[in-house]
Amino acid sequence: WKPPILPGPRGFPYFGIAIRLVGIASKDILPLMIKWCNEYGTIFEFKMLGAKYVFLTEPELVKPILSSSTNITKGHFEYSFLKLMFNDGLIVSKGDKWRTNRRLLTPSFHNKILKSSVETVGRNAEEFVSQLLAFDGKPIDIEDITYLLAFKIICETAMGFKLNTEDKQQNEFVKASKICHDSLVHRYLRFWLFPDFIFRRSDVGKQFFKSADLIQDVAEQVIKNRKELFIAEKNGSKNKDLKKKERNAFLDNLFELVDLNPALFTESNIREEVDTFMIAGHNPSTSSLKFLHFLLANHPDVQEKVYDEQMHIFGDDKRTPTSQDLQKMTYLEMVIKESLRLYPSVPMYSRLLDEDLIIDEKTTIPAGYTVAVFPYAVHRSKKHWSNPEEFIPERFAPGIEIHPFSFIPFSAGPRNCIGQKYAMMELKTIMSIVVRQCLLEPVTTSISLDYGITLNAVEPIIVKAIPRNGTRRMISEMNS
Ligand code: HEM
Repeated sequence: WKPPILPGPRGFPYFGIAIRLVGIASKDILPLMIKWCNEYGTIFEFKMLGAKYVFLTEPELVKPILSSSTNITKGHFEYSFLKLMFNDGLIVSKGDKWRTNRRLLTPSFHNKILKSSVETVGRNAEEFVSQLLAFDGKPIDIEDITYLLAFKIICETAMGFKLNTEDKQQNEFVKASKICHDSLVHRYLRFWLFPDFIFRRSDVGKQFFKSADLIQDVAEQVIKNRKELFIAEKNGSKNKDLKKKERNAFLDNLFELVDLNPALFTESNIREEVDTFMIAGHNPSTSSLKFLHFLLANHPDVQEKVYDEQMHIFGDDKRTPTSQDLQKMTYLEMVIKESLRLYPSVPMYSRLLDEDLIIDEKTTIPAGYTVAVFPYAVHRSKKHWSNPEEFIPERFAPGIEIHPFSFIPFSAGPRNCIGQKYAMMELKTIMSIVVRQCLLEPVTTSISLDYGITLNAVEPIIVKAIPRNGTRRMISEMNS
């Protein structure tokens, strides 16, 4: 009942702005937030269903919260809903549980593991490019095929499970994962679905839980099989089939963690973390892949520069990239970063303050508030980026200094994305293979943005993929 400490949109007692959001479409959320930024400034406040939110939209303002090692509890409703998908895994857990698991899981993302995933990503990307080229230059809606690509990759690298979409149950598994994501976005926009007991009885809720059960069944089966392998290997089995299997999936590391730290990491932690990595590991990557295709198709000059760099590294060699090749892809990395700046896959993340947060000498946000970071606005700050709406990969050229909190697609500080190196490896590997083999041409030339757990385009992103066969486009051709 305390008065607000900052300017911002006001609403009804208790409900706050929730009533104003009734009937709003996900595509209208981003414009509404931008309108609020313009109206109320770079830091503003609102209430929603008894919870108090402060929104931060400039690099200097987000630094105190993202660099805090004490205010690490995730935000209010946003994350309690996510628990239905992630259980109490790394994305949502808090306090000592998060600290312990983050420390234990970090080595799983070290270079050795990343190196062993490059081959898996490359093989799946080759298949993806064959699918693109099979369209024979006709328009391709890339929504489903990019989703399937990212999903297949995470199934294989996280669980050691090669997804076969010809198999009915496995195909249902892919669909179920998409339904879970979409049902949660639906719930965010309808405050009357916030209470669990109502959501469970709603049609969307029923669909969500049916899909979640299916995912559980498949994941449990995979964990069971993989555990048998782990035990057999540990007991020195001489079975040839077992030896053939490579045990380098993320899941195998988890069995080792249980083995080495039984008091700290248990079998139930395995479930939570597998769920977490399966979901966190493909939704943002799909979003980035779609925007990368859109941007490259619409910026032929940039696409040619990426191609030139690839030719410089590979020449006529058709091999999939190795981790040494990836290190040489400086320009492609600049392009990926610029794409994530314009279209941050995770458009908002937040913390529930356990203690007061000092933003600057004038502003302290009291404990109990949820502080939301809005990378979309941070990435388009006029103070930190010139021509922020334009796609200019050169702003990320080596040697150019940027404010460390002006580019935060992977968040920053102690709770940053544990998978960011993996994600970069994945995106570089895929785009290296796409650009070497295909010339991407635009069909969709402008998009509006759909706000969800991950950022998407409202319109389908449609491109054409023409076989490259070593051809280069002339600059004059691009200008015309
Ligand atoms: C382009 C791809 C990706 C983007 C843009 C991205 C972005 C993010 C962001 C913004 C956060 C912080 C969320 C928050 O504070 O609530 C985060 C956390 C996380 N991400 Fe990613 N992510 C990507 C890919 C991945 C991949 C491939 C994995 C796993 C293989 C992954 C696993 C995680 C996990 C487990 C966390 C929670 C970390 C913690 O709280 O300690 N992410 N990611």
